Amino acid sequence: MHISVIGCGYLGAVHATCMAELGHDVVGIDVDAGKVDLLNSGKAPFHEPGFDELLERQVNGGRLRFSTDYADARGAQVHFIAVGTPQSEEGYAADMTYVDAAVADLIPHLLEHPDGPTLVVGKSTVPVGTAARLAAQVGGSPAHLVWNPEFLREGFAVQDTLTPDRIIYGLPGDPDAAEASSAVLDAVYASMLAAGIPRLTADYATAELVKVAANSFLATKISFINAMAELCEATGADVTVLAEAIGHDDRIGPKFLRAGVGFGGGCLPKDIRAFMARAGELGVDQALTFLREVDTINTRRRTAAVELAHRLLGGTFSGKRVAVLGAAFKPDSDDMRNSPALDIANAIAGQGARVIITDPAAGPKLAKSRPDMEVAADAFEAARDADLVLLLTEWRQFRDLDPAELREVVASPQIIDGRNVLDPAAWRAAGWTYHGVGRP
Ligand SMILES: NC(=O)c1ccc[n+]([C@@H]2O[C@H](COP(=O)([O-])OP(=O)(O)OC[C@H]3O[C@@H](n4cnc5c(N)ncnc54)[C@H](O)[C@@H]3O)[C@@H](O)[C@H]2O)c1
Ligand SMILES: O=c1ccn([C@@H]2O[C@H](COP(=O)(O)OP(=O)(O)O[C@H]3O[C@H](CO)[C@@H](O)[C@H](O)[C@H]3O)[C@@H](O)[C@H]2O)c(=O)[nH]1
Repeated sequence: MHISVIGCGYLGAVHATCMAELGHDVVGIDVDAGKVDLLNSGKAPFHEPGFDELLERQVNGGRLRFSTDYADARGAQVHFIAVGTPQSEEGYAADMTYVDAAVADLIPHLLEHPDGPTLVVGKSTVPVGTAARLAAQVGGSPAHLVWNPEFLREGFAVQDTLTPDRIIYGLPGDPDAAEASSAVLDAVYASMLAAGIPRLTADYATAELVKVAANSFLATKISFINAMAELCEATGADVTVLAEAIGHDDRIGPKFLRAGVGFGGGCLPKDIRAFMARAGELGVDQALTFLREVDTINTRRRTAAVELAHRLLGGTFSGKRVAVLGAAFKPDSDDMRNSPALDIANAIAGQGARVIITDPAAGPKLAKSRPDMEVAADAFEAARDADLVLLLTEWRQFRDLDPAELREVVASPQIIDGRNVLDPAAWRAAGWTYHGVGRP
């Protein structure tokens, strides 16, 4: 099948490449000419495990190409919308200008297709009600609109795209249009469906809500365990044991209960905020006031880390050298959007410390985008003569650090383990003052 993917960022580039992997003929459209050139040369514009090989193979194999020209999407039967929906400058609501521009620019290129209806398929995360609004806009063209939200995690993007936990279609209200649209998407995902991936159908609003509900639940789980970490800190209890113990209950489950400096990235923080903003517009803001608390607990983990660092440095940052291990919002990604690590590093530097930061994947990007920051090649270079080390993104390179070796290079052996990934006993035995999150 001939497919277009509009917007080739973390989501769109991986989706386009995986669609080619499924055997489709794919064109990716993006307004960023530099990104398009890179992708056309088979090079990933971001760090994502397993993506480079797939991209190179599909571009060289001729089933995948990228363009800045919407006219190249003409003739495709399915057009996926994967442009960004960041938090708006003014408040919590999602900035819909990219989605609106993409749909408006795509409409003139939507053509009748001999094999069934042409589809515009939304994958971006949007405020509930967007699909109905866009369907009215697309209505004058030969295409139907479907909402098919994406649940991939960065760091596992390829695997999550090809073997998702579920697929959901938000379908048009007209039964004939719904049935025909559903059949076309089934053909797109045929091999995945044949492998038994659950596929649900719903109306537009439900499909849109499934996405933000899932992210809200995940964010709530993280803030819940971080709230428990605060209780553990006040009582001398250990949140890692608490999480393991409650996680044995099937109804709770062990995942997403890692206490630390909290959630960041281009999704959870802005999605819960956009959800609250949308609930306000719908007159049901009270339903989501708990998300405000989820957000507050999350932000508090960042300020708590800065305050702890301040205390450990004797109440002043000035003249101190601080090593920060991690800049990306999570390991196996170079994404620094709303990164707790970067946020904490900025706050400490802003209060007068000399901060040296390192990140295996985000480091080079950071050095380019933030010439004001000192970026080191690795943990040892960052930690040289440091008065304090903070581990804020749990890369394997940092988890595997030898405490005795690292101790050799620092000025003062004290570490904040903002992700609870180090063995406190081993670090203490090597002479370090160790501080985790919610651990005695
Ligand atoms: N990153 C993820 O893990 C992930 C997972 C699921 C859902 N999402 C959602 O997917 C959407 C995209 O997220 P992302 O992380 O890929 O963002 P991103 O910023 O990495 O990518 C967006 C891309 O869209 C391009 N773009 C902007 N306007 C355009 C236009 N008018 N026409 C064509 N291209 C345009 C940008 O140049 C950019 O390359 C968001 O709604 C996000 O919430 C992201
Ligand atoms: O127990 C945990 C788990 C995660 N995190 C943090 O939470 C953030 C988000 O992690 P994760 O959800 O793994 O990363 P994303 O790639 O942002 O993926 C989320 O956001 C995507 C975009 O909407 C969705 O598609 C995914 O399903 C959803 O997991 C990161 O900062 C993690 O460090 C914790 O602090 N504790």
